[in-house]
Amino acid sequence: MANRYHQHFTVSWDQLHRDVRELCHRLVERDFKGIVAITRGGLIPAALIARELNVRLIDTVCISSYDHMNQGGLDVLKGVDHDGEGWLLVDDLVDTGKTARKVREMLPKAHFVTVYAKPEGRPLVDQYLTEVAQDCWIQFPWDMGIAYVEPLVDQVKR
Ligand SMILES: O=P(O)(O)OC[C@H]1O[C@H](OP(=O)(O)OP(=O)(O)O)[C@H](O)[C@@H]1O
Ligand code: HPA
Ligand SMILES: [Mg+2]
Repeated sequence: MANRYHQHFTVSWDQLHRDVRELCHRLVERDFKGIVAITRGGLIPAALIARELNVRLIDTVCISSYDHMNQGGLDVLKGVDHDGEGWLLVDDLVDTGKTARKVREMLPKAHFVTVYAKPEGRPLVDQYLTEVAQDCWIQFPWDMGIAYVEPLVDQVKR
């Protein structure tokens, strides 16, 4: 439900890029056969991680669940034909853990990372960079645009 979110954490492209690079520092010593990105949110971190770790083999698990802030049923549109052994599994965030739980069932041996993690979903991933409160909606740069902002004096005194 949308109303379980009481705060916003806005992530810019720059911030996301810095965060993904920081996560890569913690992954660079490991060797991966390839990356499995969980669509769609995992695609951008996966591309950035692939660049840093020089990984060229990239696959997807395609999931449909949230309609903006409302979580519906979880549909797996595409899976993979292995158990994830030696693969890096990437999503942008874990929230309730519903998506992560489903994908973990499909790829139990993958090394699962997200950039952001909320407390409910955190135990389902092997590594994440930043913890965010459960009632906080993470606003990603691909869901935003640059907009005009009225001068403060006009907002306050009008
Ligand atoms: O832990 P959960 O409560 O399952 O939420 C986390 C999932 O929700 C978001 O995906 P979403 O379903 O919004 O689709 P998208 O990646 O296509 O934007 C996010 O990218 C995670 O995959
Ligand atoms: O906090 C969030 N931000 C963006 N997408 C999401 N999907 C589940 N939780 C979130
Ligand atoms: Mg997603």
